[in-house]
Parts: sequence; structure tokens; C-alpha cells
Amino acid sequence: MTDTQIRYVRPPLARADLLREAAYIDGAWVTADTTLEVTNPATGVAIGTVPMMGAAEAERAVAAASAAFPAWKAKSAKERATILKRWYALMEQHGDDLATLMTAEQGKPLAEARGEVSYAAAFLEWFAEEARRINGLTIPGHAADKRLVVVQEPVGVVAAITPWNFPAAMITRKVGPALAAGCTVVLKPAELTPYSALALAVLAEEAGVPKGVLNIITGDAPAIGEVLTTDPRVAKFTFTGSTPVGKLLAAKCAGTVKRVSLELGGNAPFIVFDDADLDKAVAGVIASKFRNTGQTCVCANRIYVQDGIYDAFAERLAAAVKKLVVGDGLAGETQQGPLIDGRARDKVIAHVEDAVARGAHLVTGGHSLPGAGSFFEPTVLTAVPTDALLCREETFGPVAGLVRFTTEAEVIALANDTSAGLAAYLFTRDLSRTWRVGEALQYGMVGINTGLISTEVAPFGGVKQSGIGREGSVYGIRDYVDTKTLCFEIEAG
Ligand SMILES: NC(=O)C1=CN([C@@H]2O[C@H](COP(=O)(O)OP(=O)(O)OC[C@H]3O[C@@H](n4cnc5c(N)ncnc54)[C@H](OP(=O)(O)O)[C@@H]3O)[C@@H](O)[C@H]2O)C=CC1
Ligand SMILES: O=C(O)CCCC(=O)O
Repeated sequence: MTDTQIRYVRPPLARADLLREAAYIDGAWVTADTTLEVTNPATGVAIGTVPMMGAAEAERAVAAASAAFPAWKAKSAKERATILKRWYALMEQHGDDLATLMTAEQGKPLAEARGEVSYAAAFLEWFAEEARRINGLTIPGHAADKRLVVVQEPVGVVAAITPWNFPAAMITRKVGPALAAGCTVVLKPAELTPYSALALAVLAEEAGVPKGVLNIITGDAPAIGEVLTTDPRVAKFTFTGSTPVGKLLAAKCAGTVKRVSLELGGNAPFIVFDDADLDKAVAGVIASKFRNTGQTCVCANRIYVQDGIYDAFAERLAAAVKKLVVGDGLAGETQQGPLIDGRARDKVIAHVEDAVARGAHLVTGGHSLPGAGSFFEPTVLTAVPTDALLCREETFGPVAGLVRFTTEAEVIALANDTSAGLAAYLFTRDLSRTWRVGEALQYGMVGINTGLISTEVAPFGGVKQSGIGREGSVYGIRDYVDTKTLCFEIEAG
């Protein structure tokens, strides 16, 4: 056995070459003198390394994307769509391997990882279809000799920075529309989950994505980010991650007036009215709050339950949460994997301790689990005060905090009392109330009698400080095109 085999525990893959320990620049796999280790959060054991790159490699990647842009833009929409469809098919074909890799580096249960692979692939399929519908407009001329035509052109080189919680879907949701529109891309994935991104590059290459069209670099986030947000060759910057980092990077983009899309943190209210179907509402909380062990920006963060059903709801929710199986995501029965790292677990602990110190009651869970993995028990708290951290900040963990409310007006005010505006949920059988409350909630997305709102066909994005722009759907391509007006003057015959 070699040193590497002893030190690193590789996930079992049918195609071992999907695990790449190199970055992908200008169609070549590139290593670096220094490396970063990638760790399995369920075991605390390293999987392998990726190159520690910085500004120089970021500049090379931008140069490659810039050089590749004219030829990629010049391809017909159908040619680009054909390549994207092949990439989609390869993702599905190797879906089990991609899921295993994702679970190993990110921790989510294997079934959830397989679901994310299909969700991620669906963005490639969807935007392959959209590539051929980036239609323009003709406008009646403003004078007898004038003709106006509007065309949509690719913005150019796109720089993308993505997070660890959805290591594949956050990539294809950006790269799919970018490539469909005719843009080229430089992507920096999260350092905690780079292998899913690099495996996608392996499949993109096999699908026929030409060299330079997609570049993936790993390493020093601030150094790479500095280039991606300031280099004048980059036309657009797209980011999913925390609100403070998003704000910082968006500010840097101002210097070269880049187009900016941001998908930032949420603080989702989940409202259960007296007339709700309780079983459905409990299932909704499990789906929304406990998806990816509570680590999504659309996870329910504050659960408002109306007086009349509060106690019954709390009891049923606690019973459902107690049944959740916690463990290594690679084990078949696991429903809740580890948190991404010790820092994430410390944040969850702090939120629970803060709520309890302010008078909340711990109904189930509430503790981290011993061992090398960053596990935290699925938790339910009742009587959470609205000034608790659990209500004020994104917890990003498996903690359901219940708050009692009495009137519709009161809960709308509570729900909107935040600078975030990504997702909200409401459960009621009253049709008029679904419209009233749905319209009153200041959020980019509202789930009505459902805890799952994500699909490639619907626009995803937030209002207020949760972001700018929309991903997925027919709207998702708009962030990757510039609108150009052609104004013709014609001579009389
Ligand atoms: N909207 C969402 O979906 C997400 C929200 N979050 C929220 O953020 C909290 C913290 O998570 P965290 O992982 O720290 O999120 P970050 O915002 O720090 O990370 C997201 C991405 O930004 C990169 N990044 C971080 N700092 C810089 C920088 N200065 N310049 C360029 N790129 C940078 C990261 O790189 P690297 O990994 O290499 O450091 C990663 O690729 C979570 O608890 C959650 O509340 C987190 C992830 C996703
Ligand atoms: O947490 C995120 O950043 C994105 C949520 C995943 C999704 O539902 O699309």
C-alpha cells in the first residue's frame, strides 16, 4: 500500500477517474505545488487533495475563457444545445458515482445526493432547450424610415463562485444558462466540496465542451475572488453563498461595472395556520427544515404555529423528528448526515443555547454527537422568543424552533421582520388566505402547502438582501445575455 492510499480514504466509484485532484484550465488538468485537503465530514478523514491556486491561475483561466468566447458564441444555438444535452446524459449515466462522491465530500445522505445529481443535470437539459429560444424582438420604427430590431447577445466571460451545500446543482444552475447563451465560464467551487465540480468538468469534456469554455480552479478564495471580481475581461459575476461575502464581492465588481447575480442567505418563515392539514404541515417541515441536514438557504428557519393547533403540531413534529436516522450518508438508512464542519456545528450549538437561555423549551435533540464527524441531533424547540438567534439569523442546521402566534396580521409582520427575503412557506386550507398571505410575504419564493419549492422550471432567487437575479426557468437565461438594439435607417425606394 502506498502512503497516499493509507492517508486518504477514497469513496468507492465505478469510474475512479471521476475523482480528480487537479484543476481544469483551458482544457487541461493542472496541478500545483501546494495542495488543500478535502475531508469527509462524516468521518473527519481526508479523501484527497486539490491544488492550492491563486491569482496567477485565476488570470490564466480568465484568459482561456476570454480566448474561447468568440468561437463558442459563434456556434449555433443548436450546436451548443447538443453539447449540453450530452453533458446532461453523462451526468445521469454516472449519477451513482457523482452521488457517492458528493456524499463523501459534503455529507448528505446518498439518496439525497442522487436526487441532487438529477436536479443538477436537469438544469443542463432545461437550458439546452432554452438555448434555442433566446429570442429577440422587432419594434415598430419611431419614424417612417426607421426599423428597430432587438437581439440578445451573450454577456461574455462569466465568473462563478459556488458554495458547499449543493456541490453540483449550484454549478449547473449557473453554467447551464451561461453556456446555453454562448458565454464562457471560470468557476471556483467551495474548498470543502471541489470534487463534485471537478467530476462535472470531466463529463463536460467528454460531452464535447471545447477547451477554455469551462474552467474550474480551486484554492485561495480571496486571491481568486479578487481576480474574478476585478478583471475587466470578466463581464459577469455570479455568486451563491453567505450574505457578507456576497456583499463584499459585489462591491468589488462595481469597479468594472460587471453584471452581478447573487443568491445569498435566507431566513425562511414557515407559517402553520389553525386550519392546516397537520400531517401535511409536519411533512412540509421535515422536507424543508431537515433537507440537507438543515443546510440550505431555503430551509425553514422560524416556524410560526397558530394558537389553536400549536400543542398538537409540536407533538407531531417532535415525534417525526425523533424518527430521523442520523449517520454517515454512505450508509443506506441515513436520513440526516453530518454538518459540513465543526464551525457549522458550533453555530448550531450557539443558536440552541441562545434560545434555551432566552426561555425556549427543548423537546427533542439539542446536542452534538461524539466522534470525529460533525453530527448534531435533529432538534425541536418550542416557545422560542422572536429575538432569539434562531429567529434572527440563518441557523443552517437541523433545528426546528417553534413560535406561537395568534392572528394573520401578527404573523405576516413577524415573517417580514428581516432583511432576508428568499423563501417563505405557509400551510392553510383557506384559499383566500393563501392569496392574501402569499402576496403579503416579502419573499422571492413562497411555498403554499408544500415544503419543497425547488425545480429547474421555476425561477429561484430572493428579494431584499437575499440577492439579485433569478436562476432556473425561462428567467434564468436573462442574467447571461445583454440586450442590443439595432436601429436601421432605410432609404425610400
Ligand atoms: N445561500 C446559500 O446557499 C449559502 C449560504 N451560506 C450561509 O453562509 C454561512 C457560512 O458559510 P460559508 O461556507 O462560510 O459561506 P461563504 O460565503 O464563505 O462561501 C461561499 C463561497 O464563497 C467563497 N468565498 C468565501 N470568501 C471569499 C472571498 N473573500 N473571496 C472570494 N470567494 C470567497 C467560498 O470559498 P471557499 O470555500 O474556498 O472558502 C465559497 O466558494 C452558512 O452558515 C450559511 O448561513 C453558506 C453557503 C451557501
Ligand atoms: O441553498 C442553496 O444555496 C440553494 C438551495 C438549493 C435549492 O433548493 O435549489
